[in-house]
Amino acid sequence: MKNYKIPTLTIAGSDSSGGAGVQADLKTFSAIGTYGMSVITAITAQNTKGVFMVEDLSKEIIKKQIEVVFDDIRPKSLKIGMVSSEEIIKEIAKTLDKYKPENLVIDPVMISKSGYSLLKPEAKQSMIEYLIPMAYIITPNTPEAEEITGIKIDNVEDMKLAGQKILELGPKFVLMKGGHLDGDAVDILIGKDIFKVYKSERLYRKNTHGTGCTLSSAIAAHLALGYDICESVKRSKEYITNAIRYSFDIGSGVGPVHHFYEIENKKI
Ligand SMILES: Nc1ncnc2c1ncn2[C@@H]1O[C@H](COP(=O)(O)OP(=O)(O)O)[C@@H](O)[C@H]1O
Ligand SMILES: Cc1ncc(COP(=O)(O)O)c(N)n1
Repeated sequence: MKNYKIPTLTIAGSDSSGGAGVQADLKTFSAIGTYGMSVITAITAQNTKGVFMVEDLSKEIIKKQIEVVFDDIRPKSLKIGMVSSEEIIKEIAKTLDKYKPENLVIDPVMISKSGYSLLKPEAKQSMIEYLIPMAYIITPNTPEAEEITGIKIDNVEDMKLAGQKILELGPKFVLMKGGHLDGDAVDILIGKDIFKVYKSERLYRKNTHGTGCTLSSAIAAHLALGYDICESVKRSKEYITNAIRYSFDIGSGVGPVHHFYEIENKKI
């Protein structure tokens, strides 16, 4: 059930072309029916053809954005996307630690679909040490899970193995995304007492810019609305599958997925 007064927060980078990052997150929050808020970590000059420039914001303004949001409108859930440097990661972890946020979804963004590195290689270790242990759920794709665990992932068995290893780093749940493998799009949810497989047919679409951002925001929105973890992942998987199904050509490169807004016929 939608509730436009339920606050949900994204801490992520801005994508000027609107397909990924903060823009995708806010569209997803609105479409699923929560109140979206944003803490911007970096500005990217990006379009459907690639990422052309990135400027990180200062750790001071990132910290301040988090503080003023939490002090006034405490989010029911939040997601973290692009956080590019060790300095920014540590600042976010330290600031969030004061607020002990519930329902923290971490999308460990590393490399954009267009091949641009959005996480500095030397910052990977601080993401593992400071951020991942705080997560309620983390949603790595297979290249990210390989980077985190050192396990080469070629099939669902490898996904399970790597997922278990990530679980040992401290998050409550791990959603291993299988979009980068061949065949059906299989995601696996792993927790201490949970093992669930979410499968959809593979859709052969060119326009998949922002799929990971959209899925993690959808999970955050559903958690904020009060669904449990399995139901949140199930509904979010349905959301991203439809969003990919109806993704569209805009610009000349890899276009965005489609967000669905219900038109409410309310009297005003
Ligand atoms: N071609 C596809 N058809 C259907 N679902 C897909 C496809 N590609 C990715 N997905 C789904 O989209 C979500 C994002 O997955 P993935 O592409 O693995 O992550 P990322 O966008 O972070 O690289 C997952 O739920 C995955 O199963
Ligand atoms: C600001 C920002 N955050 C995340 C992504 C990853 O999205 P994708 O993997 O679809 O390029 C991106 N391209 N830009």
